[in-house]
Amino acid sequence: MFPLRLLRTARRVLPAKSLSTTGQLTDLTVDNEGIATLTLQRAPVNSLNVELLQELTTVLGQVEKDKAKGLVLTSASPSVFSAGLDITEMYNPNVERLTALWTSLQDLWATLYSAPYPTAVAINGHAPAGGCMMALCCEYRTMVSGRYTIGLNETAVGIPVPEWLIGTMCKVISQREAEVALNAGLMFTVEEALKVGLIDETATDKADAIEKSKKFIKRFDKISPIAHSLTKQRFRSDVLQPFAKNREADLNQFKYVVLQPEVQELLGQIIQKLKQKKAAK
Ligand SMILES: CCCCCCCCCCCC/C=C/CC(=O)SCCNC(=O)CCNC(=O)[C@H](O)C(C)(C)COP(=O)(O)OP(=O)(O)OC[C@H]1O[C@@H](n2cnc3c(N)ncnc32)[C@H](O)[C@@H]1OP(=O)(O)O
Repeated sequence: MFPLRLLRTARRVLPAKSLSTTGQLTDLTVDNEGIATLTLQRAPVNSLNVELLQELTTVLGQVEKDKAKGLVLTSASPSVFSAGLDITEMYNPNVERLTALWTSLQDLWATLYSAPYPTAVAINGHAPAGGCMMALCCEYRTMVSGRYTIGLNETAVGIPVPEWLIGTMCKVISQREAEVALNAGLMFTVEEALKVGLIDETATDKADAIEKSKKFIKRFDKISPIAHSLTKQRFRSDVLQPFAKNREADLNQFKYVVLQPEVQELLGQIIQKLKQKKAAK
């Protein structure tokens, strides 16, 4: 059984910045209403390596411990929310590091998806794969309008989508839309994402996205933290509980898939394409 994570006492309203911490790869600030903003800042594209994944999970633990009113997740990049898992961590990998990568991703997903406080994301740029995964974990998604894309393109990089991530997606958009998109690794434009319900609203810029995210968090001002956190976890328990039982098998499948020669070849081609794209800029 997935352990329930309840906020047992009222959330505190802390003075501005009292919880603020700046890690190497993230920045956490808290406003004077007690809402935490966690900013990804691993340049250039917030790709998720072991260190960023672990730092994110640690900071989320801090947000919970300090009883912030809620969390807004965003990025310091002007055009990318997160490029997903760091592809260089999966290409010709050291197996110990690959294990750490996947277990750290599992920890982050489980911590964010079951967070006992309200969560919202201000998606201020592209959000492929692991970037979309983090957004899907939040309770409310606002995305800045522009020529950005969001979606789970794992199959396009040779990785089958695990059940817990399919389940996370199917809680947000219809199973039909999810199946069509995930089987083919399709990415959505901002307008398409809004139409299928992958995002809840659009924003003119990052400041607007953060403001809309905070407005969502404030909806819970008069809701008991225990009522909120228990109801949220009941909605999500059918995804969280099987995940908790199958973590080891999920890890072994991931390593097996990533180490297949054809997946390695595909990852090598993607790294090459990204390099060529940069050179052509
Ligand atoms: C049976 C069950 C099996 C279990 C296993 C299942 C596993 C499922 C996984 C589910 C969990 C979630 C995890 C998913 C896996 C992934 O996340 S894979 C990563 C997929 N990501 C992508 O495909 C994105 C690739 N990047 C881009 O498309 C673009 O970079 C961008 C649109 C994000 C941004 O474009 P732009 O702003 O033009 O920047 P670029 O010039 O392209 O890049 C700048 C710079 O960053 C490097 N980079 C980009 N993306 C990544 C990345 N993901 N990892 C590492 N590095 C990246 C790029 O190479 C450039 O580097 P240099 O400046 O040239 O050094």
